[in-house]
Amino acid sequence: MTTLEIVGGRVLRPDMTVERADVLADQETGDILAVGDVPGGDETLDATGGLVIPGLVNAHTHVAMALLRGYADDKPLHDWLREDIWPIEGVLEPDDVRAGAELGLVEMIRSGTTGFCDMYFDVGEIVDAVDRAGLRARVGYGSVTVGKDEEAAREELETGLRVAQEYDGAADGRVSTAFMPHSLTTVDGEELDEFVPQAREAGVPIHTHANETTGEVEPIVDEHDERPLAYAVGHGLLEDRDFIAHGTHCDESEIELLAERGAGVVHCPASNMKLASGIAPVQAMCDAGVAVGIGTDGAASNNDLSMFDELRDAAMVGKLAAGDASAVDAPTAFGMATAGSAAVAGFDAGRIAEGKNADLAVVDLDRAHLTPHHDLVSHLVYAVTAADVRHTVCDGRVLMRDREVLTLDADAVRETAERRARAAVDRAES
Ligand SMILES: CSC[C@H]1O[C@@H](n2cnc3c(O)ncnc32)[C@H](O)[C@@H]1O
Ligand SMILES: [Zn+2]
Repeated sequence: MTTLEIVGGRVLRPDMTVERADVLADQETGDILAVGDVPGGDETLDATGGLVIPGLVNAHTHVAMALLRGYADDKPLHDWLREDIWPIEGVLEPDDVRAGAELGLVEMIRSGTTGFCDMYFDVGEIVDAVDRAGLRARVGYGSVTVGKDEEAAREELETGLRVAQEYDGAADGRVSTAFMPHSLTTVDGEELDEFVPQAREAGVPIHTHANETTGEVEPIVDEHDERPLAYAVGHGLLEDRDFIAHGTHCDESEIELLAERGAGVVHCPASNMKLASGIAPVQAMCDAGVAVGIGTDGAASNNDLSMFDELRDAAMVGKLAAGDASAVDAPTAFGMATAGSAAVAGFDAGRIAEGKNADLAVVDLDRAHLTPHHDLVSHLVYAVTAADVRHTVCDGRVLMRDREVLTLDADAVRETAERRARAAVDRAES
């Protein structure tokens, strides 16, 4: 057994208290062995002046869209996808997806994110990049059938199933999968009826965008005379390991349904604000017992992948939505971005405790903007930024030490991404 010890810092415990402690991780199993006074490890990470926190989990993103950051802004979802994003995605090559994924992964590691859920295409490129970068991920192929003939539509869904089976357990078990029909309006009900049972048979959960905009809710209500999440249940969705992205426009009956069925929701506050999609009723979901995580969505609608920005946005907009400054308080917001997101993603992470995955980050507290130390959970939500992350660890392996990413060549990744992004734009616009 080889071990990693993280010494000299303070540790955020699952009950949101902070104590002076060291952490010992088993690098073979990738688990936390002990928290407290620990024996010396084979490898040491110095956390002096820092706070050891569970790694953040980005429960809904499209990591390769880092390549499209800043390509198209200031439009609502429907126009943004159809006028800008889908046309350029149509000319992306597998190497572009690889370059975008690596760029996004560098940004995640540098902002203390250790796990994420991803929906995209060319998933093999993303899995390879995750394998090399060292993070944990649940991935899937986003099947879109709207506007496609029967054969192409079938191929989309078959690819979704094949990808979910092929990559489950990849990267030494750090990669898991889901079947991912893109949304309730871009895949139709009869298609779900045929393919959802096959996903159940394959034993993978199902992840889809749902209730993101009123423009997605209205056609379902008009055509089927029921709310979208009742419609989803009617087509076999929303079992207990399933999770939806956004859930912006969920009414009370849908919040109840999610809680009853144990399906998760990934709140994406920045994307919802930027695309003016709406404000999700997150406090009401938490009060009803819905499993809620947080995600950035893609970097083209955010425009970054920092979960620190996201959880601050979640707290701020949660208060505004509830008309109550005590809504989505700091422990709730931080819990959603760690244990909440991990539960939604199906990761045994998000808490620093013996037996949990050793997925951690160390935040440097000796900074002017983090002084004084009245309440460190408050700082994590309202004051810490990505640049305050000193070390990042996933599965007991150090991915970033003293802000140097060890698993990917960050400069080369940035250069490749810049070059491939320009070439993709040239192809899309020629
Ligand atoms: C076909 S793979 C996934 C697909 O989703 C697109 N996408 C990015 N952001 C959003 C969003 O907020 N709602 C719906 N779809 C989104 C992405 O561009 C890919 O085409
Ligand atoms: Zn999305």
